[in-house]
Amino acid sequence: MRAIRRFFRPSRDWWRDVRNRKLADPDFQRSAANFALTRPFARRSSRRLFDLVAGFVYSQALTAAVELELFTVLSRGPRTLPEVAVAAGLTQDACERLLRALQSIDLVEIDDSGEETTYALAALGAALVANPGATAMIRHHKDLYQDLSDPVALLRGRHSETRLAKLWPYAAEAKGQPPADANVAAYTDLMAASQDLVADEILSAYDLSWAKRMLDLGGGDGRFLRKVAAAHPDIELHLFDLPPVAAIARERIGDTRFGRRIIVHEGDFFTDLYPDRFDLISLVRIIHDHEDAEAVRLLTRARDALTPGGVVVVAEPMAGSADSAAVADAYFGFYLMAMGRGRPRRPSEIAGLMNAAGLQRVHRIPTALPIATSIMIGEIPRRNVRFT
Ligand SMILES: CC(C)=CCC/C(C)=C/CC/C(C)=C/C=C/C(C)=C/C=C/C=C(C)/C=C/C=C(C)/C=C/C=C(C)/C=C/CC(C)(C)O
Ligand SMILES: C[S@@+](CC[C@H](N)C(=O)[O-])C[C@H]1O[C@@H](n2cnc3c(N)ncnc32)[C@H](O)[C@@H]1O
Repeated sequence: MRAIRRFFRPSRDWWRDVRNRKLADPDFQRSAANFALTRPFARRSSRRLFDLVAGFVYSQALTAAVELELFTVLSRGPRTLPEVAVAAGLTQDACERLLRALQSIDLVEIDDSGEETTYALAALGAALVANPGATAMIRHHKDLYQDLSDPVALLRGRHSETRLAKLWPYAAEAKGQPPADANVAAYTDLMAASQDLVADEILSAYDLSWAKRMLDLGGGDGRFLRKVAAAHPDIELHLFDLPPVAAIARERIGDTRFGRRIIVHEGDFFTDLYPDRFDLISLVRIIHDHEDAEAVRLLTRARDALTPGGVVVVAEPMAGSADSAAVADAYFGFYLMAMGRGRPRRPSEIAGLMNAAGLQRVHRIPTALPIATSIMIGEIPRRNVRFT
């Protein structure tokens, strides 16, 4: 009976098996490339596979362009080859090689319709210019790629000496307090540079105007809270971070018009008392730094610091959609492995942690750019109200 059912409705495994045997056959690949109906599929798959093979080289062309500030030069308008070469300090030959590489990956446009060939930003190049955070990350990737030069060694657990473990001392130390010689300003600057996209996404996806007192746990230099302050003049704002980071936050916030509105507290969010109770507590790019048990501990402490009816917001890149899977599972999965602690999670996994921490009505808030962040919300009931 099973065999008959399988004959009429083959299982997924059966289909996959047939497909994979075909695709792994060089003769089939050749004939698929030559046959008009299957050619588009063959071209697309071979291009996609080539991109996976060559991705590092594309990244290096991008890195060269960022380091030579080519995008800044071209953002002022189209330029000729000699002009770009002089600005970049390259020979014309080397500069043309780079510009052609950048054209092939949609960062630069080459216009040879006039008397002299000119070079301008293409669509992705223009989007990059508007994203200083992405540029900071490209520069930082020198360290990441160095650490990833032996990915198998990392997967086997040899990540104590990585550059990222040095950059993120709280991850390597696993006890919150960074060593005295740690350069916390370096990671705080990096986070601040990539914070705008995340903050804008949170503010446009989730209306927090109802809140009266908000605490941002692990709030870095306060860039997120400054944006909240600008958008919501009536919320009382508190930031909590490790002492050296809190010192940077105090200095940077103090220099702005929000000096009096954002109160900075220092301490270890795993062990120290939180300054008060709040109706909104945010954890932005925090949970993915921690293993499950620590994450539940932190979320439980956040829940305990809520006033009745209060809300915990978790915002960070999460897997779980076609757009965000590679960002979360491939990029952050390997990034955090090099850092030495933490893991990216799907929204359902974050929901599991939030539920384990006693938060209720846990749900996802859709965001426009999951590449920047996804958002999960959990609440505690108002007094005398039970959520079902
Ligand atoms: C062009 C035509 C004809 C049509 C197009 C139509 C159209 C709608 C165009 C859209 C144009 C547009 C609005 C483009 C927008 C582009 C954007 C917003 C691009 C954004 C790119 C952002 C990037 C690449 C961000 C990269 C961020 C990285 C790599 C962040 C890394 C963060 C890390 C490592 C954090 C670490 C924290 C830790 C340690 C894990 O806790
Ligand atoms: C990945 S950064 C995120 C910063 C900021 N929320 C953002 O999205 O840009 C993590 C932050 O958590 C802070 N942090 C890490 N461990 C901590 C601890 N045990 N107590 C307090 N803050 C901590 C770090 O100093 C850092 O500012």
